[in-house]
Order: sequence, then structure tokens, then C-alpha cells
Amino acid sequence: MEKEQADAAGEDEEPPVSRNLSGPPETQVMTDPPVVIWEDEVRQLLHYQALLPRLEEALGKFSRRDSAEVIQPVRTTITLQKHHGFLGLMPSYMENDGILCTKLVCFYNREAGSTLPATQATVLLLDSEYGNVKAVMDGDAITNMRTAAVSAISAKLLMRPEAEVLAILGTGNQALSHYNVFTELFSFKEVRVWSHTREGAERFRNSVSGPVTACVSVEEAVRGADAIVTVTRCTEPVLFGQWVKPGAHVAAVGACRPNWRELDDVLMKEAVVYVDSREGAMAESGDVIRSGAEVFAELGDVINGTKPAHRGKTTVFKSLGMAVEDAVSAKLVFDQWKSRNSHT
Ligand SMILES: NC(=O)C1=CN([C@@H]2O[C@H](COP(=O)(O)OP(=O)(O)OC[C@H]3O[C@@H](n4cnc5c(N)ncnc54)[C@H](O)[C@@H]3O)[C@@H](O)[C@H]2O)C=CC1
Ligand SMILES: O=C(O)C1=NCCCC1
Repeated sequence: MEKEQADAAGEDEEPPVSRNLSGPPETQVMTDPPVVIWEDEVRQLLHYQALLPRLEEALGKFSRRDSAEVIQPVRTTITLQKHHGFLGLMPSYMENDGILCTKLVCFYNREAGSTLPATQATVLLLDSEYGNVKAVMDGDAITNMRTAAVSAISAKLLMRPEAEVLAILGTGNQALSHYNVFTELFSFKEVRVWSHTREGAERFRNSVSGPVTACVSVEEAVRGADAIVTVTRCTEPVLFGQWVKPGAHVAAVGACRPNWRELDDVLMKEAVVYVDSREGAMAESGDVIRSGAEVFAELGDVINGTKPAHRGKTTVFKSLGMAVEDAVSAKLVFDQWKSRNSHT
């Protein structure tokens, strides 16, 4: 074959750097070893300002259900009976964005006896063509920030603009990330927190720079609040509809198993319920499944303009967490990492 013909047929191209030089050509893949980007570095590289618009775009794309754009199955979960926990596998593929990613997250039931942290997560970002792992990242920093950012997007869309009082139930990692992004984006006159232990609320109050009211009961924290964030590890309802101000917005983040609850039936039935993923909510949310409440829309439907934002009514955003949120976050971290390391 003439050289020109060989070039045109792609036969003269340099083969990709091979992981398996002895194997047949089709098993040869372009590969550098994955970079490891751990907690401190993820925190330095991930900022809400850049993250929020990417998440909003991803939620909108997901709700269009265009499999040429996004593939994200409902999380596969296996039970870790002995350790009162679960392993969740969260893959996603965003073809047009060239993102192939999966998160592995273990999460544990404290009420069943676990003394382990709520979550233990790792994110793998893959080359979307060759399939090799490009980066292994700490998943907890990503999970904390992306979850809080999505709740903040729900508040931007569904909370009344004149909102003055924010109540946070729970004082752990998610409480802190939610506090950070909510106070960065909105101008609340008062922030209240409640923990099931008095020390928890005091510790939280001392760990943040702004003023916080530590409340001794859920009722005290949420009465009159315009926005309520539930970030607890409880498996029975703690937030009751009778205490919630009509027109308030609730971002419900805990209770991610079909038999776990944070919110009672009254609230679930009185509120207009939004979710991140309908399929996810019907498979995993005890608050949705057990209350029998109707899911009105996905957040992405509101972003796409295909469903309205009922700001005047009491609204619940039931968050379960989605793989595309991790995927766009990981891509952002990796792109930042590459530009930081390109001169060295
Ligand atoms: N929707 C989503 O995308 C995500 C949801 N989560 C869920 O969010 C929740 C909070 O996670 P983290 O802040 O990381 O956990 P954490 O362990 O750091 O904090 C949990 C908070 O819940 C409180 N708590 C524990 N047991 C309680 C009980 N029986 N009653 C009331 N409060 C109780 C603790 O005092 C603490 O303030 C967990 O349920 C977790 O599974 C976590 C990551 C993502
Ligand atoms: O989306 C996530 O990440 C998680 N969701 C539910 C609880 C564990 C982590």
C-alpha cells in the first residue's frame, strides 16, 4: 500500500501509548497512571462560583432524558449488614461534555448502631474514550459541596426572595457546607441550628464566623423560618408540617433509604414536592414512598422551564444526590488541577 493510502486509512498513525504492549492492538489503551487529588486539594480547587452554574446545567440536561446527552442509572446499592451500612455505586456518562465518571460511596446508619462517619466516598474520573482512570479524588469534599450547592439552587428557584430566617437541622459536614453556600448566596437576617445534642449545636456555632442561634428543639428552630435545611442522620421524622410556616422552602437532604424519614406525612402532603430524580426518589426516598406524596417536578424541569416554580407555596426539595453532580464537579476539579500543574 502507498504511504498516502496508508495515512488515509489511519494505518500509519502512531499507536497509543500502551498499557499492554504484548496484547493485541485493540487492547492497547492510552494511559498515564491516575493522579490522586485528595481532600485539601479538592477544597482548594472547587469553588461555588464555578460549581453552581455547572450543576444547574447538569440538572437541566438530566431532566431532558436525552440519552445521547446524559446516561445516569439509579444508584446501585448493596447492603453492608455487618457494619450497618450501604455501598452506593454512582456512574454517569455525559457524551457531549466528554465526561465519564463514577462515585463509590459507603454510608452508614447511626441509629442501627454504626459509629462510622455518615459517608465515605471516592470519585473516579475516566477518559471517556479510552476508559482508563484519569483521576482518583476524595469524594467527601465533592459530596459535601455539590449537595449543598444543589440545595442552594433549589432555594434560588423555590424560596421566597424576601426570606429572612434560615434553619438548619443537623450540625455535621453537610450542615457546614449548607451554611457556607446559603450564607454566601442569600442575605438571611437570622440563622438557627438544631442538633439532637446540645454540644453539637454549640460546636457548630463556634465553628462558623457568622452569628448563629443554637436551638434546643426542632420546633424552636423552624417556627417562622423561611428556609429549612434537613441534614440529619435520623431514620424517623424530625420535621413536622405543623411547625412549618406556609410558603417556606425545605431542602431535605438526609433519609436516603426507602424506609428512612426526616419529614412527616403532613409536610410531604401539604407541600409541592420537587426532587433531583423521579426514578431515584421513587426507589430511595422514604419521605416520598412512605408518605405517598405526589412528586410535582424535578429541579431540572424548573431549570428547563417545563414545570413552574411554586414560590408562593410551601415547597420541599427532596435531594438524594445524583451521579451527574459528582461528574461535573470532578471534571471541574480535574480541569483546575491540570491548569495549576501545566507549568511545572
Ligand atoms: N442528598 C444527598 O445528596 C446526600 C445526603 N447525605 C445525607 O445527609 C445526612 C447528613 O450527612 P453528614 O452531614 O455528612 O453527616 P454527619 O454525621 O456529619 O452529620 C449528621 C448530623 O445528624 C445528627 N444526627 C445524628 N443522629 C441523629 C438522630 N438520630 N436524630 C437527629 N439528628 C441526628 C448529628 O448530630 C449530626 O449533626 C446523612 O443522612 C447523609 O446520608 C449525605 C451526602 C449526600
Ligand atoms: O449522593 C450521595 O453522594 C449520597 N446520597 C445519599 C447518602 C449517601 C451519599
